[in-house]
Amino acid sequence: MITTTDLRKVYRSRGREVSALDGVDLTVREGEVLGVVGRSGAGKSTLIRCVNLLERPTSGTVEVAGRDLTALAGRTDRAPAALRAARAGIGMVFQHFNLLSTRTAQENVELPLEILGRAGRRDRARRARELLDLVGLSDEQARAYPAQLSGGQKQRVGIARALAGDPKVLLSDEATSALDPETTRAVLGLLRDLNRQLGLTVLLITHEMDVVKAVCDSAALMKGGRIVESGTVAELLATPGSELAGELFPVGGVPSGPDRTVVDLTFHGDSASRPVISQLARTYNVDVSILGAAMETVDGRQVGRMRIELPGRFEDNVVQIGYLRELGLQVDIADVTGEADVTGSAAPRAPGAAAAPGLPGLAAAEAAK
Ligand SMILES: Nc1ncnc2c1ncn2[C@@H]1O[C@H](COP(=O)(O)OP(=O)(O)OP(=O)(O)O)[C@@H](O)[C@H]1O
Repeated sequence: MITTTDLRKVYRSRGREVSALDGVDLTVREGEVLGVVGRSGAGKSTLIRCVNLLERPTSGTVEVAGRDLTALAGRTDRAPAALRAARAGIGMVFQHFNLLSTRTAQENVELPLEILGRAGRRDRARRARELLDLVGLSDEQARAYPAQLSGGQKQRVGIARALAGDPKVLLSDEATSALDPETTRAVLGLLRDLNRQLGLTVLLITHEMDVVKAVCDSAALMKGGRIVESGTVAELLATPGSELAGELFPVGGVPSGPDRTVVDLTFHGDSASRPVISQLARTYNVDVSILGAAMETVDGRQVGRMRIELPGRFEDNVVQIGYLRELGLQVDIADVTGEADVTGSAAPRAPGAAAAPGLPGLAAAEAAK
């Protein structure tokens, strides 16, 4: 539904060049919600603005619903009529709502219909009220001005306005990052419902992993203007060393003492529904301790990661680890070196231990902005 091919954007300011997009190849399939995450400055906003040609890419192509928008862009600053018409099929939701303060909620939703020259006044008013109803706002709230509405209500107006042109695609630029956690959940629930009810394809950018977990079918990680990882949540979990999977399902936990083997298990696919821990404990008569877990139910299946501890050194657990792999689990020997427990005893490093993946400071970097 959305495909970008080798998309590049170079900004030139004061004699300097900044490569904000450095060859982005991204596909958002019809009907899916894809979340792009990345640190501040990674190029997320530039990407979303290039997808609807609010920003003109330096090179590369953007296809939305089979139309090459870059070919419609023309050479002047003013968008040609064909591009404006194509943009009507792409709704955009903004972090700071971008509502006109002198218009009521309903009039804000009517605005794109006016600009598009759609329908008469009464029909526009009727359509705006239908859309406001769809996003859960009452007639009284429809008559209110933005200043009289809460942040969540304002974002609902923003979403209703984005739906005015009956788009097939919704782009969301940090739509919930100005909202409190409870309102965030409600607005994300609304986006998910709209995606399902209307079959909308949604591309959203966020710096919050919780947003990805709550609504996204797929996720992509941006770094330095490039997509460095992407896939469905299950695909990411199935990718050894995936930074995104590690961020989505972070597991911690330190061994309870010396001579323990700490193992990170990834549950996805068929293995997710089997009682693997009790099977392991029964088969080998071992005490298995769960040190940490980050599990979610996706499509009725448990997916996620779990850190367990087995008594004995790695050499004593080779067979048990092989058994877990045979059960279809992804098994990584956790590198817990330096993750000392409260008693200060550092854990032994197991042979073959991989460095723990991570995207340290993603949230911290945002908070420091
Ligand atoms: N209009 C502009 N002129 C010059 N440089 C720009 C412009 N817009 C963005 N940049 C630069 O492009 C890079 C990517 O910026 P962008 O805003 O897309 O990142 P982002 O991942 O959305 O960050 P944030 O999460 O902070 O919004 C940054 O280095 C930024 O400074």
